[in-house]
Amino acid sequence: MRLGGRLAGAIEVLADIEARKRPVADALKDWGLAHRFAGSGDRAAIGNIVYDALRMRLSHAWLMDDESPTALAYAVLIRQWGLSQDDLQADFADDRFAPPALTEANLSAFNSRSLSDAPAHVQADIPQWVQPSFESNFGEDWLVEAQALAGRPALDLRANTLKASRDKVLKALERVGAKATHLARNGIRIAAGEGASRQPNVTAELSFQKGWFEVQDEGSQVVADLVQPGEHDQVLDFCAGGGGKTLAMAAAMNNKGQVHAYDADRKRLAPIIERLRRAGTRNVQVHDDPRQLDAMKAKLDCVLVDAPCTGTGTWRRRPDTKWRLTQKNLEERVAQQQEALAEAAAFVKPGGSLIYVTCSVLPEENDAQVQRFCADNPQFSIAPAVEDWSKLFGADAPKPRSRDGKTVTLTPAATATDGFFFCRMRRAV
Ligand SMILES: C[S@@+](CC[C@H](N)C(=O)[O-])C[C@H]1O[C@@H](n2cnc3c(N)ncnc32)[C@H](O)[C@@H]1O
Repeated sequence: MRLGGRLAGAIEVLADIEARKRPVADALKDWGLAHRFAGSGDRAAIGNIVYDALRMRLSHAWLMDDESPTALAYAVLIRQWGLSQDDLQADFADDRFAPPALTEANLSAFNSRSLSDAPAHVQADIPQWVQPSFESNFGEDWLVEAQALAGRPALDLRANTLKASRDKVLKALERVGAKATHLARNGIRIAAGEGASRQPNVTAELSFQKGWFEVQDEGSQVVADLVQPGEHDQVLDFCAGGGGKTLAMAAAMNNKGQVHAYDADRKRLAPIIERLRRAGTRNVQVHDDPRQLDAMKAKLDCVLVDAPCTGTGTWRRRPDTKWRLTQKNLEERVAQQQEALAEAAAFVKPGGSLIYVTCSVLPEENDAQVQRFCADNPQFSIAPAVEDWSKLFGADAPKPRSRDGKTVTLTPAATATDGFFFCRMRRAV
């Protein structure tokens, strides 16, 4: 397919997402099934246009004075991919599959407007109601932080040291441009790429089937590193989900000690079994019934609450969720977080750690939660996780953000990772 056909395909997918309020991945898959002539390069290019359009939906629409899928998709090619309006016009002139040209009104708005005149949340590409939370969390840097969440993310992997060293995985993935990450000790990064470029399907690699690595954002690896479980610790991953952090901690513990993986939702927990098998993990027990945890009350060295959250830190990967998020969703998540923290705290032994993590950058879900929890439960106090940073990642490593000098916030702008919050609370002896 030529660029015109790909652009037309992306416009169809964007229209489908808007009309049926459906996840991007589902809409892209359906488009691929209905257009079997499209090759993998075409589907990747269409996916890139769709994701890029959603990442910068507000600013594209403001500059074009039009929020239609056509205006958004053209804006991607011109603003994000750096193609000139003249080149596009010339290329599409003899391409019968190309979409209709931009209207005169679109062109006149685009060529006369400057984004610096737009409302701040439009420049930031975030919903307006979220702006005060960004301002409160990041102060004068809030705009830069929000804009970085509209960029394209890299593909990050974690070498599974139970089966292969990072160097061994790097060698196996050399031909797809894999490089060591700056922070996470076993992290590997494949750069995001530009324009229509496609990322490799690493899960089809033999080295993946053999369990040498997992797909995991560097931020998620970094928070698992910050947990620093001891080799003989008894750890509970209370919100284990599909097991991303469980697997990372189990490998860091060198298959020793014990990680108990629990999740209130059996369906979310189910994939962990196959992942543990592939990774060669022998120090994990999976629990799908809370009664199985009863005997562990006040006995564990470390309890991790990787809490359900709004996922604002992952907006680069799931930009459609940015526009679906509501105040009510945020309130629901805050209530679920309080519930999970209260339940999980019961398992921490005196002197042990309760660790709270989210993949959100909203202060309501982060600092406010742990402060409220410690105020209500004075046997717990916030320990300075920031002090561990240089020790773990080196003095030259990019620094995280921290509101109080104790908790840690990762962001695309500060640490070139997804957004994550990490707090260690120590239970008094
Ligand atoms: C952010 S996800 C976990 C991701 C996972 N730790 C990983 O690294 O792949 C949050 C999980 O918390 C679970 N959850 C929510 N409330 C819970 C509760 N009260 N008790 C236990 N799990 C809960 C959800 O089912 C969801 O799977």
